[in-house]
Amino acid sequence: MENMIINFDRVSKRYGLTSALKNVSFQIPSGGIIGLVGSNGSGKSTLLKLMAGLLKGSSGEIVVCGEAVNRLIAKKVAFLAEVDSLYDFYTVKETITFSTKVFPDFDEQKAYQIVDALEVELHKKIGTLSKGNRARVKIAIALSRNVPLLIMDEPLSGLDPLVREDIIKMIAKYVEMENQTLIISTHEVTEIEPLLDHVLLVQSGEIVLSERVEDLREKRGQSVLDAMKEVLR
Ligand SMILES: Nc1ncnc2c1ncn2[C@@H]1O[C@H](COP(=O)(O)OP(=O)(O)OP(=O)(O)O)[C@@H](O)[C@H]1O
Repeated sequence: MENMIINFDRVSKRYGLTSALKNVSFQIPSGGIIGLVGSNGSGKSTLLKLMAGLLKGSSGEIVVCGEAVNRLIAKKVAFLAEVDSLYDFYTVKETITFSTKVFPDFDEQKAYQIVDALEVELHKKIGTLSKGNRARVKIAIALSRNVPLLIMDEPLSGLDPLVREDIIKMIAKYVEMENQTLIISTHEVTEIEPLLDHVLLVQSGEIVLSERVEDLREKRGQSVLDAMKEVLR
């Protein structure tokens, strides 16, 4: 169990009659970037919310950062949801100041650096930003949390290629690979692949592939997309 940042042991999640996760067991080692992929409705968001303590499993055990997950895990886990929780009436600068108050682990200097690198103007109100710049602020806030586990639920969804490229660059530059683990769900498999150390593929509520990307390439001669096609065929 040592050095495993995420450990799911026979975890199931039902929503009423819908069985979203079915007796799922897997472990993820600390450090690096993990891609969570799978078709619409396969269970990715459910899996991420369970590891962030935002949902309770119907059965099974989840241990994250060495602790059984409950709502208090939020101290060790930064969760970037598909829908953002930024306040329209704050400027970008006020959003950074606010984040330093909400998150004791927030690295204010890093937030300014990322926002500056992304050329988002500090005095602009969040409500007046384009969708792309709003996504840039959202990623800057998430990457500035000094926590062992970062979770991002579809951060590239619905964004144009330039914004997606910016987000991918910031992830590559600012995730601290030595002491942080990032798990990221996405449908943009080919775009994200160069960043990935490990891939988890979910299908109909089950993990059908959990592999190091290097092993896929070297042992099987496959890209992540090739492996997905083979498994889902
Ligand atoms: N709050 C909810 N109430 C009822 N059913 C839900 C709820 N949330 C998710 N589900 C169902 O659980 C299953 C898994 O959904 P989930 O959102 O985890 O999938 P996903 O892989 O993230 O999908 P997508 O790629 O479309 O975002 C789906 O069948 C979905 O309809």
